[in-house]
Amino acid sequence: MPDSRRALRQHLRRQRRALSASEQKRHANRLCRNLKHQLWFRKAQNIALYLPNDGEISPEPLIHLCWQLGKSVYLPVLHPIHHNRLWFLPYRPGSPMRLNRYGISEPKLQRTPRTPAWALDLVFLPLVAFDIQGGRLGMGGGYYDRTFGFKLQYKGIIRGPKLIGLAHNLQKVDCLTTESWDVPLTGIATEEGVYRLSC
Ligand SMILES: Nc1nc2c(c(=O)[nH]1)N(C=O)[C@@H](CNc1ccc(C(=O)N[C@@H](CCC(=O)O)C(=O)O)cc1)CN2
Ligand SMILES: Nc1ncnc2c1ncn2[C@@H]1O[C@H](COP(=O)(O)OP(=O)(O)OP(=O)(O)O)[C@@H](O)[C@H]1O
Repeated sequence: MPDSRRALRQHLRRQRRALSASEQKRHANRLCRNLKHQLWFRKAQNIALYLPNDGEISPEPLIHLCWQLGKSVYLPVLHPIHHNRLWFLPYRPGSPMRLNRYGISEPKLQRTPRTPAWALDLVFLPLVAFDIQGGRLGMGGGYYDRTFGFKLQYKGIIRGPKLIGLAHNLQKVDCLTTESWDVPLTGIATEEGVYRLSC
């Protein structure tokens, strides 16, 4: 990994962690307000989100809105066998949870049926940096790129879910270098607004 990618990651992770609790709350509420009237959000039924970690913008108000609207909410779970891939498990009020190896809360693997990644309608992804061409820099595990790599591999055959990155506006950069495995985002939403790419 080039030093510039590592330095950018460190810098923006520090910046987002430095936001106060009240700024975090304001951003989370504004994010929800910016998304709730989007047609593609209203139409989606099976929606994956995440629980915030390391200063990430919180999708929690959005999760509550999804529950209120009767949508099915899913969270990423580290795949127990396949290297650096994600599973998506249903998340409801009171779902039994455990901490994964990064200390992030995830639904406990039980006999609940898993929803394959291609069957989700909409996935909200965490990220460290984004550009408005659809580039995303994540935490560096390649989890989301591996899990949604089928969108690149079967382009034109399987459309798969819309991938919308969620971030604080301070995570916007001019242009990220892209790698062959990077799955482009369909859109990005921040507390400032929605950057629509190719929805
Ligand atoms: N909220 C949230 N959930 C998520 C992700 C995410 O980015 N955010 N992921 C997105 O892929 C997956 C988890 N990926 C992660 C990868 C690295 C670290 C992390 O903190 N790495 C430490 C080093 C930890 C170690 O190796 O012991 C670090 O970089 O400081 C966290 C999550 C699935 N769930
Ligand atoms: N589809 C893929 N197949 C195989 N290896 C992959 C794939 N996608 C990513 N990788 C590997 O994963 C590593 C991390 O990728 P990258 O830095 O793009 O992760 P990231 O998008 O920042 O992380 P995350 O999605 O977990 O937040 C890279 O070194 C790359 O080799």
